[in-house]
Amino acid sequence: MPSITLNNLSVGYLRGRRSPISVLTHINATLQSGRLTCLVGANGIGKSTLLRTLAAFQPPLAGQMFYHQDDNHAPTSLTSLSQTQLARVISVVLTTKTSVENLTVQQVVALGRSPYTNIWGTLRADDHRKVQWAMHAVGITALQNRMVQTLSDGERQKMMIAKALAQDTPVMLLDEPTAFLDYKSKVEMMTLLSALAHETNKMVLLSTHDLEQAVHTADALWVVTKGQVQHANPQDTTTNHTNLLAHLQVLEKRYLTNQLGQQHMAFCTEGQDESPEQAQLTLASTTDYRQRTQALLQLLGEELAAVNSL
Ligand SMILES: Nc1ncnc2c1ncn2[C@@H]1O[C@H](COP(=O)(O)OP(=O)(O)OP(=O)(O)O)[C@@H](O)[C@H]1O
Repeated sequence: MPSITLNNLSVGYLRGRRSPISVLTHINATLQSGRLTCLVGANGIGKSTLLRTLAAFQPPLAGQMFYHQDDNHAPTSLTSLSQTQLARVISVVLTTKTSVENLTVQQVVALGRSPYTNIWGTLRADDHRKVQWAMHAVGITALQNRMVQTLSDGERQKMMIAKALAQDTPVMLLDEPTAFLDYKSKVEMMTLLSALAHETNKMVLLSTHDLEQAVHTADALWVVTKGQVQHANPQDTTTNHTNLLAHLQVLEKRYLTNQLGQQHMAFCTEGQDESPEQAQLTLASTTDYRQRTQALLQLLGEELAAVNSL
């Protein structure tokens, strides 16, 4: 079963001769194929930094990241792969706006095939099929001849996801892939990514602030809190994780759905980490949506920390 294992991984930013800025430390987790894993946590806590490190856009500060292709291959350190090898293993969708202009949507999506084409980027029949399939899957076939610079933020985001789909890698990393999408498109995108993980046995790891969507759709949750990553594996019946997803859903329904109606469909979190006591107090005393979400995330992190330490 393909997987990526993180061993005591620390991520952050190197600063020349000055000591590095450490963002998350001692991360031990396994990303498994056939699963949609959602990375949740407050603003600025380190989700993008972790994704960027996994994508080899920046080096880890410490620890290892191993890619296990299958039982016939020894685990490979992600940092030892060449750019070309990496492009055949991991596709990435980041939040930064692409600077590409004067290309059509179809041409940008076709760039996803570049790890497999010759130096002139000549597409073969199979490449064309994959590009068309990717555009169809995210619902942008009608936009294929539009110039990139004429797209809305949401359309551009769908195009970048289609490019990653066209790349057809065993691992997909997506930083807030639903950020600019309307509610219907958010649900469709999460459903698509979940189906892709299940049906094509991919490892899909995405960050999101949409906690409700994550809890409903994810097979596994990584909750980032206080410089660490807590992970939940609801499928794992050998541990106390069995009821975790159900538990999170109860928490989430109780604190979000029932009391706040539909407004939580697209929320964001912000602010500092609270203590569990403060978080309980916040939930009990305020109807401010963002404060409540932040408190809920804090409590989820605490719950997971408790379960994972058992
Ligand atoms: N290039 C950089 N150099 C130094 N620190 C950085 C750099 N980029 C980000 N940071 C800091 O690293 C921390 C984690 O940032 P990161 O973008 O990973 O958080 P995030 O969880 O993705 O946040 P958000 O949900 O707001 O996107 C923040 O404190 C941020 O200010």
